[in-house]
Amino acid sequence: MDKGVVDERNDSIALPALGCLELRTHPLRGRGVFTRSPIARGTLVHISPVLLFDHAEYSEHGKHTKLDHYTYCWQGGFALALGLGSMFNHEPFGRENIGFTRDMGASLIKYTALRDIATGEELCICYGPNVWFDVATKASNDQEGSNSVLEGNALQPQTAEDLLQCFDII
Ligand SMILES: C[S@@+](CC[C@H](N)C(=O)[O-])C[C@H]1O[C@@H](n2cnc3c(N)ncnc32)[C@H](O)[C@@H]1O
Repeated sequence: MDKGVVDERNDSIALPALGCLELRTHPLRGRGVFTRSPIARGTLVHISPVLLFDHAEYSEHGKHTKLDHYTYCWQGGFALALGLGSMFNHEPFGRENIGFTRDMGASLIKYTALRDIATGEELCICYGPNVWFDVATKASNDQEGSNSVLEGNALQPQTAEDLLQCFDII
């Protein structure tokens, strides 16, 4: 599979797309990304171009809207991941099956399988330690995304700075 790197000769960026991904809706977690085929560890599963907001624009506008539940910390402000990047739900650290890296130069986020992922599994990233919602975790090997359980979570709603904490996992 193409690595999704910037081709410096013509400034184009290859955007490999896995045809096996689909969106499903869960009553507790909302929409999420699932796979219809097995995915091998290390596979580049998605690349999201991002829409950047500088700190001033974000604090004046973005953080007062639903955007605040979707944006990633970014150099100089915040970024909305386009494509499927905003659809990955959260699993607590160590339970996520997708890692991501921010390519600040190319304004992209790359999502990679951290382990082998089975048909029917939900693809989840870890947003970091401080989340703003009650976490419904996946039951192990949840095939339909229907076995989620609500974890007791006393976390208060957090500021945008806490959203999708700034550590890259892979
Ligand atoms: C980046 S969006 C992910 C897509 C979202 N599920 C949707 O339908 O638009 C983040 C939001 O998804 C929900 N979410 C993500 N992971 C969750 C989880 N483990 N448990 C409960 N809600 C979750 C929360 O409402 C959170 O604000």
